[in-house]
Amino acid sequence: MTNQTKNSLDLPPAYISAANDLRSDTFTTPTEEMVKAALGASVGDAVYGEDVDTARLEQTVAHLAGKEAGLFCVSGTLSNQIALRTHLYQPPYSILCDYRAHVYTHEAAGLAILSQAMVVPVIPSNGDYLTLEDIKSHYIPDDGDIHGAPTKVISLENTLHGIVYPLEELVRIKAWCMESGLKMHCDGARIWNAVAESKVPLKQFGELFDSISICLSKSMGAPIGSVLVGNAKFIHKANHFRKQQGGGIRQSGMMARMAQCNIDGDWKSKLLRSHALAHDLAAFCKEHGIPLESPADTNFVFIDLHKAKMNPDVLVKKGMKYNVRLMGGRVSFHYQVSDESLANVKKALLESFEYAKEHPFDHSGPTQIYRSESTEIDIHGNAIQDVKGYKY
Ligand SMILES: Cc1ncc(COP(=O)(O)O)c(C=O)c1O
Ligand SMILES: C[C@@H](O)[C@H](N)C(=O)O
Repeated sequence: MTNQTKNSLDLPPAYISAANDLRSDTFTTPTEEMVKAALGASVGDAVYGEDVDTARLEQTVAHLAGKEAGLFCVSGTLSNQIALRTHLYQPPYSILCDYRAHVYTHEAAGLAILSQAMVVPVIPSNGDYLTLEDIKSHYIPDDGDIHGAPTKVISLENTLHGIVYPLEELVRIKAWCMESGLKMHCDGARIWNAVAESKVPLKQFGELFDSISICLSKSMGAPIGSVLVGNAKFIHKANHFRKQQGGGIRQSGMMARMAQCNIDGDWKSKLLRSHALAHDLAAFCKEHGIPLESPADTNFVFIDLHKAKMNPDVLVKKGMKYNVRLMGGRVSFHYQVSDESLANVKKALLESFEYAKEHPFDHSGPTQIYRSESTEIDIHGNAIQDVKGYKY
């Protein structure tokens, strides 16, 4: 027996609970109910379409969205990327989206690399969501001009920054896209939140889009995944691209069962509670003059750090002081956040806001949508960057 020394592994600290984690609703953790459900899951190979629970999940979500078929993907990023690739045929072409869209800002240039697509990011004239007028004034017509990359897909997000897309605006955009021969994709990472808050059935949103990426791993609390929905021909081709991009999943029944748990349960109440917490914080901010960047329709409160001249790293550090985890100006609520954490984040916010009055922060650097330097923490949970000279 060789005297093998035990390799010292460099592991992150054990993650115990998301009750005080306001960084994102992606931090929701699997429940005992979900794990028990997984124990009874089917064990077929989903690449061959032989897994019962995966098929059940895909058909359940597709039916809820009023679509012919669904495809279980390991992530929202994958389902967005293969959806947009499937809508595209002969380059040069482009995709138009909001300048804050995840498919543009947080999917590692996937559209440029995997789809060879140009992205046209548009700033909404109303500051909240793209209108038909915003789209019409920025889309690239397929008129034979050899200088352009014609727009083929309008990719919208619902919710985006927690904002529920007004149904009537989507109807206007859909009508114009149909006349203009453009496809519509919805990044529905938080479409469940939009449905719960607006009381618009998922099927009604579904009718307005050719494809929707419906995340299970955000506010719905599943450990991984999304279901891409669309017509059968579209999903068949998307499956081709999913396999190409390494997204073929073998025995995915356990994960599917865990996601199915929440869909079969009272998810609306869970989401509406998280929205109530966000609305409470937004009211608190209004009461104390803390500016918001977007209306807090659902589970996110976006603090306007620029207008408040607040340092995001100070906010993160104040969060640590009051035992809430933050990663910048976005305060994210989900069904596992405790009432105590709402009280604590109010303290962190107010102290950061007061600190900024004496120490205004220059936001001249790159805009980090909702992350700050000090959220780049090492695996031991220590912030790699400390706020210069700031001690609370
Ligand atoms: C709006 C939006 N779309 C897509 C995604 C990608 O989802 P995933 O992290 O599962 O790739 C996210 C991230 O959670 C998101 O916030
Ligand atoms: C960081 C981003 O990719 C993730 N979707 C979130 O909202 O937290």
